Amino acid sequence: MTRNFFVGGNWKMNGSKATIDTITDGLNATKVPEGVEVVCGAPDVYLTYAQSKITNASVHVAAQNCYKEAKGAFTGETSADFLKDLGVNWVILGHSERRHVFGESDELIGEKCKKALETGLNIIPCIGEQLEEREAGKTEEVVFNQMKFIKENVSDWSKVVIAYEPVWAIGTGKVATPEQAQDIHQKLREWLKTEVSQEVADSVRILYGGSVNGKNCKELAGKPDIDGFLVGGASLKPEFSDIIRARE
Ligand SMILES: O=C(COP(=O)(O)O)NO
Repeated sequence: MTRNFFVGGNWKMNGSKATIDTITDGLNATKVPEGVEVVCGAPDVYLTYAQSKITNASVHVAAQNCYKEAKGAFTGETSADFLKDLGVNWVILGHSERRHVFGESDELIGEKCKKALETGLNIIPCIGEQLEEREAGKTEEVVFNQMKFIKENVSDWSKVVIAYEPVWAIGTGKVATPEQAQDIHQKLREWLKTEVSQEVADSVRILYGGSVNGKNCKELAGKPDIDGFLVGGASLKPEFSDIIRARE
């Protein structure tokens, strides 16, 4: 089954109005192939600015996180309702930096998924093992456990795009080989078939993230269970346009 190719950018805590001008000029000049979806995860403070600069109808902005409550005494947090109010319809959740830098638990990430979906957002929940977990042969155990907490909180799989991002490949330049990535993507799809349904397994996009760039994207995109990417560093560079066109 072919699924629409999906390319997410994750700008992380990077950017300025000037750099967003440059990035969005490049995105606006990119001919996005028919059916390909593109979202760019901007810092909260720049979401409206980024939105205002994007004129390419195939490109949308995403938030990089949101909280599990709609409103209240949660200083510094961003509500899914705020994002909806701004017309931001995508949010990345459970990124490995939220997990391993800011200590977000599987339970909290599940609750965030639930709240974001209830609010009408589309979500990009992230999973992925750490190097020592892979070296200990625990990759499947780790990612299936992370998926369990996501699955328990998903009310509508049509609004979910999963991102598998091996932590050891994020920001390291050590990209997973296409075979390594395809292996886990295939096992995740099998897991979805068993734990959810054949229909969901067939339709949910599973993105690969971790040192994707303009050079390695085509071979990765050629794998049957890799439906796109969640790109960090390279999403800030002109080569992001090459990644958007990786399936061409
Ligand atoms: O964190 C990542 C990947 O980052 P890099 O592409 O810089 O490895 N995506 O969310």
